[in-house]
Amino acid sequence: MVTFRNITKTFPGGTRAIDNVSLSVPPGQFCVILGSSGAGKSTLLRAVNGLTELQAGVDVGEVRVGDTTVSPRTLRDVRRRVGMVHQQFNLVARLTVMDNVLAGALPEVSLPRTLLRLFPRDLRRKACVLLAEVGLGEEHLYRKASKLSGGQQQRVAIARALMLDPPVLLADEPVASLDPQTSSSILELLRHSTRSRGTTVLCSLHQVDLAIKFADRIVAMKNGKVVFDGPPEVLAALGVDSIYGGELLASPPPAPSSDETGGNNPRSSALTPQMAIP
Ligand SMILES: Nc1ncnc2c1ncn2[C@@H]1O[C@H](COP(=O)(O)OP(=O)(O)OP(=O)(O)O)[C@@H](O)[C@H]1O
Repeated sequence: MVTFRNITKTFPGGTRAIDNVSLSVPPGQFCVILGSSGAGKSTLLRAVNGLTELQAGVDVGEVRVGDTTVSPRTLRDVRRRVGMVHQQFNLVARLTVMDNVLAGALPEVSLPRTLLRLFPRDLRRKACVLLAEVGLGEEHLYRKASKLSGGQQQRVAIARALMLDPPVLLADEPVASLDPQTSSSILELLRHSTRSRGTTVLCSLHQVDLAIKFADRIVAMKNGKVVFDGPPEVLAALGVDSIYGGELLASPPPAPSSDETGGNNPRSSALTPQMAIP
């Protein structure tokens, strides 16, 4: 479903963020891109929906979504088929939960209808179904996004990303600002999407324990290169040290409170120091 062929991405200034990466991610796979800060995870994910541009004459390689090569010419079509959820949720704070989810269908709705918020009934119904699926009932529909906890906001962001039934979902550090329990429930939701809808999910994480628990496949990156590609049980058996050496063992600051009941936590405490990639 998603193919990276010999991708090398160099940013202005000379940072080589991706160094000759080739991967093929089949339909319905929950593929975790694992790595420390600066490993190249986001750059790789963002190449799928064109947020990372491969510049002719500088960068090398090809990304394909299905049969389509990602390029400025195909970007509109590609973005309809590739949903995305972000670390900071990226909701519109002043809008309701319902309107945020409906915003996921904007490419299908005319401008006048969008301006007047006249979304067709079938889209409204779909938004409700998706919200129920991510665990947000009717009592949440007309709450402002700014009033939700971080975990609830990420649930809304997932529902929004699924509005157009994209075959591919990118999740860029979706649990980095959530507490451990909420992180697990969000990753469970993403995995559920691969099982119930056949969505191909590419999810960047730096928590080894969560990657091992939820992924079908782990692609570990270091300095822009793939240093491991295989099933979680193989990584668990090898031990993450065998891949990253001793350089990865600092834990981020602890999260101050449980996220499903409180506000946004600045950082996850999901990691045991032995399992953390900083
Ligand atoms: N727009 C940019 N301009 C220049 N350098 C960039 C840009 N975006 C990323 N980089 C560099 O590319 C490298 C890979 O960054 P990237 O964000 O892909 O890493 P990451 O693994 O996602 O890290 P993190 O977990 O911190 O988000 C880093 O060295 C980063 O500083």
